[in-house]
Amino acid sequence: MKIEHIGVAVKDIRVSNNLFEKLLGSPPYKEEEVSSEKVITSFFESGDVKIELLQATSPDSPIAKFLEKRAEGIHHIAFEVDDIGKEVERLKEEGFEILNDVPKHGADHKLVVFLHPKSTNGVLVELCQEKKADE
Ligand SMILES: CC[C@@H](C(=O)O)C(=O)SCCNC(=O)CCNC(=O)[C@H](O)C(C)(C)COP(=O)(O)OP(=O)(O)OC[C@H]1O[C@@H](n2cnc3c(N)ncnc32)[C@H](O)[C@@H]1OP(=O)(O)O
Ligand SMILES: [Co+2]
Repeated sequence: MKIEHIGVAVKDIRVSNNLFEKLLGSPPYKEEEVSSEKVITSFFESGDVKIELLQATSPDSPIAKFLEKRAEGIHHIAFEVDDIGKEVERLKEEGFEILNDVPKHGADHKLVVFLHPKSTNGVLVELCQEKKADE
């Protein structure tokens, strides 16, 4: 599986957009609110991998909870898959804990599934599949 993006939890996406623009030398190529996850995202290109900044839009967002318990920083690693349903079945058989069996609509035209960090050495893992025309 190839890394598609690295998710970074931030308090203020405006401030962090400026910071990452200075760091990477180019601005985010898109910003998108994903209301189901209660986040605003922005995406930067870094070679083949993307950096996804995530700011909470509500106190019960997973990002708000993460920032409460921890601090700004790496929140998840997302791996690209061709067939998300098939990968979910394979990973379940391997004993990983899937947080959502039914893929959710993520940012940047993706369907996404998360694996609980307690089953992945403390790293929150996202699987993402490019949406097909009818999804
Ligand atoms: C924009 C859409 C999409 C995309 O297209 O790219 C996204 O990236 S959305 C990103 C935001 N959405 C999510 O994170 C959804 C999946 N996450 C969850 O379901 C929950 O956050 C969680 C991982 C199940 C944790 O929720 P919960 O159990 O309610 O939180 P706790 O604070 O009680 O944590 C329990 C336990 O897990 C540890 N934890 C929490 N988040 C992470 C994390 N990102 N990485 C590593 N570990 C994490 C937390 O520290 C607790 O550990 P202990 O204290 O040791 O029990
Ligand atoms: Co993500």
